[in-house]
Amino acid sequence: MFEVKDIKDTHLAENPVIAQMSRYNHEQLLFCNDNETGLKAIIAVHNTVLGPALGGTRMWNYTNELEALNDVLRLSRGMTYKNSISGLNLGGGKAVIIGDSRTMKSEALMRRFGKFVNSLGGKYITAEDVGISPVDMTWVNMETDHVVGLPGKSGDPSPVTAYGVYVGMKAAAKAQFGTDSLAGKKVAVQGVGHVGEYLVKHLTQEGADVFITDIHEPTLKRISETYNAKVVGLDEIYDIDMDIYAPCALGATVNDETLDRLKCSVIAGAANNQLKEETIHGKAVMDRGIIYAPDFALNAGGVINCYAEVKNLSGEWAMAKAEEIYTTISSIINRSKEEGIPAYQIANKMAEERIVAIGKVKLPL
Ligand SMILES: NC(=O)c1ccc[n+]([C@@H]2O[C@H](COP(=O)([O-])OP(=O)(O)OC[C@H]3O[C@@H](n4cnc5c(N)ncnc54)[C@H](O)[C@@H]3O)[C@@H](O)[C@H]2O)c1
Repeated sequence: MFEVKDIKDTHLAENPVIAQMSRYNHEQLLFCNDNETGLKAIIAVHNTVLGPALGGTRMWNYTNELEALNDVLRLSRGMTYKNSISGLNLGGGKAVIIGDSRTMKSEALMRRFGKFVNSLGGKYITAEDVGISPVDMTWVNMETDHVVGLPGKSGDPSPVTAYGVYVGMKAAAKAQFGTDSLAGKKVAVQGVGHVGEYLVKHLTQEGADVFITDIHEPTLKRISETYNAKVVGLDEIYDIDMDIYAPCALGATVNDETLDRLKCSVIAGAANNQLKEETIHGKAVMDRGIIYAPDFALNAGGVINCYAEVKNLSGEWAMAKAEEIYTTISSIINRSKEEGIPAYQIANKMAEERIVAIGKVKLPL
């Protein structure tokens, strides 16, 4: 049994929690437990320099607590970067609930979680993520106002996300082909779910030659028929003749194996964490002359939609803000070329620079 006196015997660097927090400068962690409801959760506030930390709640059957801790630390930091590069007055945070979302959720558990969110007094604003539904969020909302993405509010973020991906893809095309017109460009969309379908709509409206794949056959058939997009196999997508690869399903699809096959000269899609290993594959992509639009900057439409809800702004505002993703992606690509540094690294730098600059503005009260 761990006792307080044991702390003096433990060097700070060996402390698995605080040492991990200090690695990327996380501000605060809240460990939540409730035996009655079975709730076990961690809320991570990474950085609140720009504003309250916004990020979704994920429910996942983690094999152990360390896995949950690593995930919440990584995801909350990612939200800081996404919110910063998108020019939002939001910090980064995330929450994870440990458990099986199909069997362990209940009104009581979600409300107990809502109470923990509320205890942070607005420093953390939550939203839906993997394993959490709009109904769950209405339960959370019974205990706290610090929640967005509620039914009847800003609604499905996918159209805003898809629009941001589309305009950002155009910016990447401009840098690679000298024109941002996608007419006649061969675009391979991997995953035609919520975001993928809206993206296919924009692309076909502009006259792009669109190829699609998905594990869900009925969706694939419907989208192929509706938008006249060509269906390709799940694995075949990596080998086809294409100008632009748009991953809109899974992460880590840009890796050693696929990079030897991909014939595209632009990678721009909605999926999170597209580069399997940022440091290795971010550079490999640049070395091959492929322009990569960093995922967290490109797919920020979803969080822009949440921000509109936090600030009571309209859907039109969200779409106009998502349009700025064109300029953001152009700036990242230009700097990447000028400095000879991979685009993902430039995007990280730009996000950090904004936090430092705004942090200085905020100091004198
Ligand atoms: N929805 C948003 O606003 C939003 C915002 C930011 C990032 N994202 C990211 O964008 C991606 C797509 O989000 P979404 O909301 O459209 O999800 P979704 O679940 O609606 O769609 C994903 C689609 O990918 C398909 N798919 C799954 N595995 C596949 C595989 N191996 N090959 C091909 N297709 C496969 C699924 O059948 C589904 O149709 C996700 O990675 C998500 O994290 C979404």
